[in-house]
Amino acid sequence: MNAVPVAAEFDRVPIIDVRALVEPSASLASRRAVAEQLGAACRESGFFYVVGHGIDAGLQARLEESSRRFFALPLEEKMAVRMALGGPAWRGYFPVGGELTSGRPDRKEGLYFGAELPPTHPLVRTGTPLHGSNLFPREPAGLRDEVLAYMAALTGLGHALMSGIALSLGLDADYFAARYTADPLVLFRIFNYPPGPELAEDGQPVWGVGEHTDYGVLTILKQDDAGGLQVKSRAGGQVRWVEAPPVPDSFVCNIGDMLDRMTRGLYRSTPHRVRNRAGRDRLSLPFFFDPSWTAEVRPIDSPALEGAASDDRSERWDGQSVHAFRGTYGDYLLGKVGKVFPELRAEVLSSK
Ligand SMILES: O=C(O)CCC(=O)C(=O)O
Ligand SMILES: [Fe+2]
Repeated sequence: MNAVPVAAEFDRVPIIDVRALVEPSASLASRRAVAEQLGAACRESGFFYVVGHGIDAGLQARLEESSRRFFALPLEEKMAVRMALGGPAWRGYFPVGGELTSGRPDRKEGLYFGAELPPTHPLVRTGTPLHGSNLFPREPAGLRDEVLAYMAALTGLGHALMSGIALSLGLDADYFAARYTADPLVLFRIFNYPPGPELAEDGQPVWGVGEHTDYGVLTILKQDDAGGLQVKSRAGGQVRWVEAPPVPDSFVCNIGDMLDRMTRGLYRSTPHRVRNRAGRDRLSLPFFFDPSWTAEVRPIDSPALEGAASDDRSERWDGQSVHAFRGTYGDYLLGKVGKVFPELRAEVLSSK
């Protein structure tokens, strides 16, 4: 029987300076040094902060300001770009309670974006879910360009971090780009978590986002200073929730199910959840850097990973094993997103 790798103990999410991965002039030795830290973080917690990432602070500030202005608009103005108008591309606005985790509504509202693709793009022409053009709100006027610039910048950071993760596994720096992410599936969300009661009417806790793992390879999250993100630790077989508090000028990164599958569970996609206890709105901007839609995600063939993995089903939040999954990333994602937005799933399937 294969040994199931047990996530090492962790009580805090490490902070890693990734300058050497984003600066073209950095030496291979300095890249490898960063890669080593990334590898340790991926094995221990699956979560890490990055600093020295080179993403323009002015762009981030403008995007944050525009996002706050959008969420402050009256509901009917926000509903002018509701997701139902985005069709299979799954873009636009959803109101508080409009998204479910494990069947319960999350206490958050949000805007969904993705790569801006023209109607002539082959995947758009065939009505492929999650591909198409964005539904940009008319107000604030700057949001469109800020979102597009931010997605381009974060795509670059995603490539840089994945090169470090490849090095950390003893692979060529372009391992993931060559197989999965040359044309990544990019999903970008802007969430607002309003303050609210801790318990629902049925006495159950209210989560901004309930416990879940992310689906793809890498999530790069910008959070404001409200806090509330928690990461599941299994130190000594005991479940503990470790805070990932705001750290200035950082992004919180975590690995998703597809990297868990590729590494046979050595790099775990760690469950996390959010509860806003700040007494004011919390803004967060997760950017998902994922394999392309048609990629079949397979375990990495490397001696370093022999003997890893694992039936992780009993431990996972959704009771499913990422290692048993067969198919394309698109199949995997569609199955997940359909649970999160049941109405849209019905709509997409009926339009196929
Ligand atoms: O808002 C956050 O801090 C986390 C959001 C998240 O986990 C997700 O969108 O997958
Ligand atoms: Fe997440």
